[in-house]
Amino acid sequence: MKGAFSVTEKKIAIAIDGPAAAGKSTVAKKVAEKLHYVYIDTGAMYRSLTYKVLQDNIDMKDENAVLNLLKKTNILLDQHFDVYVNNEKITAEIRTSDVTDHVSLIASYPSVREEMVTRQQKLATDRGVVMDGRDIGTRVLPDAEVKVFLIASVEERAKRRHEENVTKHLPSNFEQIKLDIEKRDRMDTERTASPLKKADDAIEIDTTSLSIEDVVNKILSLVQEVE
Ligand SMILES: Nc1ncnc2c1ncn2[C@@H]1O[C@H](COP(=O)(O)OP(=O)(O)OP(=O)(O)O)[C@@H](O)[C@H]1O
Ligand SMILES: Nc1ccn([C@@H]2O[C@H](COP(=O)(O)O)[C@@H](O)[C@H]2O)c(=O)n1
Repeated sequence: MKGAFSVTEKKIAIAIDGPAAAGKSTVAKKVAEKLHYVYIDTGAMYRSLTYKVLQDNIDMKDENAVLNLLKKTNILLDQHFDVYVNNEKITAEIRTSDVTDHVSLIASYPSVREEMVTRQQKLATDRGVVMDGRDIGTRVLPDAEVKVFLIASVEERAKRRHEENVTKHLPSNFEQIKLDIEKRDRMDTERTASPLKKADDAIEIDTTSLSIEDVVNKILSLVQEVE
């Protein structure tokens, strides 16, 4: 039957990493939906902490102050893809340019990453998860049964994000988006603690000329190979 996909008893972990706007969350959500798995957006966790740092006027250059704030901050991702910090719904707030501009600095702190990784690993203990981020295959779930590294040219990624903003009636400038993506990728790749990197055993998928459905189907076929 077209579009059908067998959901077997064996629950696995699927790690999806890659640079900014490569399509990770879009395909991760669809793969999770097809498999009846839980989707965990680890970027939303770093964004939530960044939002709190900005809201509480914490000195973001002070790693200890940021870590202390994280320890007092409960971050919840629900099944509707809503995000809460200490019971405050911040789903939209974590996508603002202010948060996006500062998140890679916050995510560069080794002690912050250690605490986030512990939380993320707890969320994945029952398997049946699709987790996306930058270090899922290399650090958070190194034993994930399926590891994917999504890439696309920076022009294509900026174009997709620009079109998304236009559709949502948000202010948007293609050149600025491209510069922001390049800057974030550089910071995420060059940091010392768990930098953005393809795991040795991850399958790289270049999505530049692929549709969302193509990418989802490629990942589902990798899952079927495990079963
Ligand atoms: N293969 C694809 N073809 C066309 N558009 C795509 C494809 N994959 C994703 N998109 C679109 O590109 C945009 C960025 O995708 P998405 O937000 O999933 O990226 P991301 O990797 O999760 O980004 P970030 O790391 O910044 O959170 C979205 O508008 C999405 O619909
Ligand atoms: N596993 C991860 C996930 C995210 N980050 C940092 O958060 C930023 C925002 O992530 P998005 O996926 O929401 O764009 C990202 O640029 C990284 O700085 C991370 O370090 N590790």
